[in-house]
Amino acid sequence: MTEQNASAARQPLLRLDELSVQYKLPGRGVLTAVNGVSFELETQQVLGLVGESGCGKSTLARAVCGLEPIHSGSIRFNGAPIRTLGMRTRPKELLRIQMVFQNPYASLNPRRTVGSQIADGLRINPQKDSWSVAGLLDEVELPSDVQSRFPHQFSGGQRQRIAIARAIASGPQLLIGDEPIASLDASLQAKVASLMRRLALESGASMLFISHDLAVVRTIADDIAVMNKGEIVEHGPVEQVWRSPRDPYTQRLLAAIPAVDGLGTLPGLPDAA
Ligand SMILES: Nc1ncnc2c1ncn2[C@@H]1O[C@H](COP(=O)(O)OP(=O)(O)OP(=O)(O)O)[C@@H](O)[C@H]1O
Repeated sequence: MTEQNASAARQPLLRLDELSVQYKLPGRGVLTAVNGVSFELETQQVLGLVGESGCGKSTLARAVCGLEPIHSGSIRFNGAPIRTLGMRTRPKELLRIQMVFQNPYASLNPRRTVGSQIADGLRINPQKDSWSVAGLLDEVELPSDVQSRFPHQFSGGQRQRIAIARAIASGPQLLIGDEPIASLDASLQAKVASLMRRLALESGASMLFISHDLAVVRTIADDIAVMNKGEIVEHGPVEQVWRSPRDPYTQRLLAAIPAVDGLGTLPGLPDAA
């Protein structure tokens, strides 16, 4: 391997450097929704991005997909800078990033059959020969005869499974879940989250999993980044952040979880119950 190739091989899949994203608020100046965020995501890694509503998680995800203009800093995907372009003009490399949203209707077309939407994804998948619509439905635990049905004929949990199958069908290198479990029954949340992790990793992708639910993120992420008011205040391996949170905001998030490991207390914190 040449030195150049070796350095390319070391490149993270995704790299954010001092990323800032702003919104102009008519008559009220500018809101910095993402403020100087830096992190890297390696191939086959799952990063959980947690933080309360309004802290900038979705803005960050949209910027990674090229859907929000970058105010300053940079985003590199496979070493190449991501430029902001509309959904209709997404360059080929951005098709390797797929998103699963909180509301599956945001990614599924209500007027087209489930089978045809998953087949669309397969058409742009470089490994399409080894995949099939029926196989993907099987992976998300739905029978293949659902192919001819429409999204409204399914429950919320089933629709989210279809959205996941559709996202995975295109063979993404990066799967982003933007609160993908927030609208599901509590009993389904952990199941769908771990399904996303399994399918992302089995298909060779990395995952950025956005949620306000630290407890679920703990079960599926390798690393956690905690976001508060547009900034990453803490970032590290899951168990380190969970057991020894350094930042007071992370400590507050953890303390708000009713019981940790069934003990009701958090290491390094007073009684959290
Ligand atoms: N298009 C927009 N124009 C103006 N402000 C916006 C826009 N989108 C988001 N914001 C603001 O930017 C901030 C960050 O919003 P964002 O949706 O990224 O947060 P979030 O952490 O994903 O929250 P939630 O979990 O509720 O979606 C919020 O103050 C929000 O009101």
